[in-house]
Formats: sequence, structure tokens, C-alpha cells
Amino acid sequence: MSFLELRSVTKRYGAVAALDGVDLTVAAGSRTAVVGPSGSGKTTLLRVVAGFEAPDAGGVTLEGEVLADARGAVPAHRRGIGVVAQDGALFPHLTIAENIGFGLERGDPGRAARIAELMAMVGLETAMLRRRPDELSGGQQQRVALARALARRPRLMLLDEPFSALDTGLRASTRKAVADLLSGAGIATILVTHDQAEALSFADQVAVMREGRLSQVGTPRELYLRPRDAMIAEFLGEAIILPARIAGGWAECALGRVGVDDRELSGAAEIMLRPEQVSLTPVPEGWAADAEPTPLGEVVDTDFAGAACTVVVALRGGGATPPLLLRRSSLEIPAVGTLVRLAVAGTAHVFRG
Ligand SMILES: Nc1ncnc2c1ncn2[C@@H]1O[C@H](COP(=O)(O)OP(=O)(O)OP(=O)(O)O)[C@@H](O)[C@H]1O
Repeated sequence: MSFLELRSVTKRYGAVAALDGVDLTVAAGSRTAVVGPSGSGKTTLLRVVAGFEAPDAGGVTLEGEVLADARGAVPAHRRGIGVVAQDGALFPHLTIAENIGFGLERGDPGRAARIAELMAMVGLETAMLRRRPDELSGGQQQRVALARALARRPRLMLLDEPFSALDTGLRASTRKAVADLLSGAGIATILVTHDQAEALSFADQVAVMREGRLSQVGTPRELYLRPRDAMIAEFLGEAIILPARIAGGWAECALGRVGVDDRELSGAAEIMLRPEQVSLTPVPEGWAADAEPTPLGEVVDTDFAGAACTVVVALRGGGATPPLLLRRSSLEIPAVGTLVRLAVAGTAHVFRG
């Protein structure tokens, strides 16, 4: 039995199928990230699990308990599920202590201690308890929202883009702190995010949504290295997609002969490489071509961006192949016009049509 199971869940708004027969399972204590284009149904999925919406068809079970099916739905406050929204949605007129304690019994003698414990869990100073939300930074407010959601000891935590309002550095550190906290507490989590790097680093399982359906579900590594199609490939990072002829586990393509991850397929197909698989070495003056043909290219553009600068390379004899967009550190950017040799590390992924 899975911890959380969605079976053929459908949710319509008029003519729009926001969810169209979604099957998803989430293991106890695991972290799932849901990504997909705007309007693909990610928030609706969370709302159905939380109990803010009832599915039109299909069912949701948590630890074997039916939360929603054709017969009805358990109300949101009886599901034991915590929710943190994009803006934290704190009550602006209440103090931090009152916000965190909102779902706790007023007369409970252990209330103050529990609030202090939750503050410590999310790494906030108890001195902040008397402040109001607008006296805290965005990252601190998100931690308070998390503490409030943790207060009732949820079985499952739903995070709807909780880090999107934070700047890059704070976002990464808050995400790490939240991930460690939820894992430490053994709470299964579903995170909705627009940020592919966030999805890949946060989750054990990534689910890609498209038009109300799950296009692919797998580990971050599977989805990044073996996406089912070009849309998923490009959704999860930069991709070099080339036409190729495949035979015996090798592809002939604009980058020469490249090993592929599909030994059975033969014939024409598209292959995918991640930019970090392609290395470039400037060709020295007076260099004579090897007996072994080496793919060559010319640097036609560069863009400085610190640790991950862009180097655009037009392939020599690449025909209609668009220039390759590669990433290099600030120490390794060749000048525009440099002739470079290209080499591929690892295998290319073949899209099976
Ligand atoms: N309350 C509603 N009434 C009518 N249509 C809705 C409602 N909520 C969502 N929809 C529609 O359902 C579809 C899925 O919306 P949803 O908010 O789940 O997408 P999303 O993937 O979370 O999008 P985003 O990334 O932009 O937040 C969209 O076409 C949206 O317009």
C-alpha cells in the first residue's frame, strides 16, 4: 500500500479539464516535486489532495484511508495535511506566536512550549514571537508559515511555490532547511514549483504535468537524463537535441559518432545531450587535423554570467544544425572567433518516437 495514492483523478472547471485522469503515488516520508507549464494543473492537484476541491472522478487515499471518491470527501481540516502557499498567507494582524498557534487548542497548557519548539524547528529566534508578519523578512515569514503548517503534526505537507518570492541565495538556503526539516520529521511532501533546478534538487520523485495529465514521473536523474520527449527534456534544463542515425548503440550526428543509451533501436531518431556533456578545447595555431575526424566548431558568441557563462559554438560542416549553447565557468570562456574541438562525455539519450 502506498502512503498517498491518486487514482484516475479528474477535475473539470467548465470545459477545462484541470486534471484529466491523474495517477500518482507518493511513498511515506518522501519528497515529490510537481512541475509543468502554467495552467497544467499543478495547483489543482494540490487543492484536491488538501481537500479544498473535490474531484469529479477518481479517488484519493492516504495511509489506506479514503479522502475522496465518488461517495464524498473528507473535509480539509480532518485530513492531517499541512499546506504552505506561495505568499505564506500569514494573518497580518496576529503576532508570530498567534499565527503559529492558530490551529492549536487555546487552553492547552503545553501550547507556549509547542510554539517555541516549532520556532526552533524552523530556525527562528523566539524573540520574534511578539512581532507581526510585516516585521519579518520574506524568508522568515515563509518559515513561520511552515511552522504553522507543522503545528498540527501533519501526515503530509503540501508546498505550493513557497520559495518563489525569495531571492536566489535565501531561496536555496530556505529550501535546504525545509527539505532537511521535513525529512528529519519523516513527513512526506509534495512541492509545486516553476523552478526546474529546485524540483531536481528537492525531490526524490519528480512529476511533470502537461494539460492536466502526468507526462512522466520518475527520479530527478531519470527525468533529467532520460526524458520521454523533447518538451520534458527542455522543461528540466537546457538540452542539445540533434537528428541522428542510430545503429548498434551508436549515433552518427553533427557531433560525430556518439554512444547512445538505446542498444536496440536502429534508424533515424532524435538524440539529446545535456550541455555539460560537451567539452570544448581551443585548437592550437598550426594544428593539423587528426586521422580520426574530430568535430570542430567556431565560437560565435559568449555571455558572461559568473559560474555558468554561455559559449555559443557553430559547428564546422554542421549543415542546418543550429549553434550549440554550452556552459563554461568564467575562467574558461574562449574569445569569439576561436576554433574549438568538441568532445562528448557519456552517452546521448535517444527519444523513441
Ligand atoms: N477556480 C477555477 N475556475 C475555473 N478554472 C480554473 C479554476 N482553477 C483553475 N482553473 C483552470 O484550470 C487549469 C489548471 O489550473 P492550475 O491553477 O491548477 O494550473 P497550474 O499548473 O497550477 O498553473 P500556474 O503554474 O500558472 O499556477 C487552468 O486552465 C486554470 O485556468
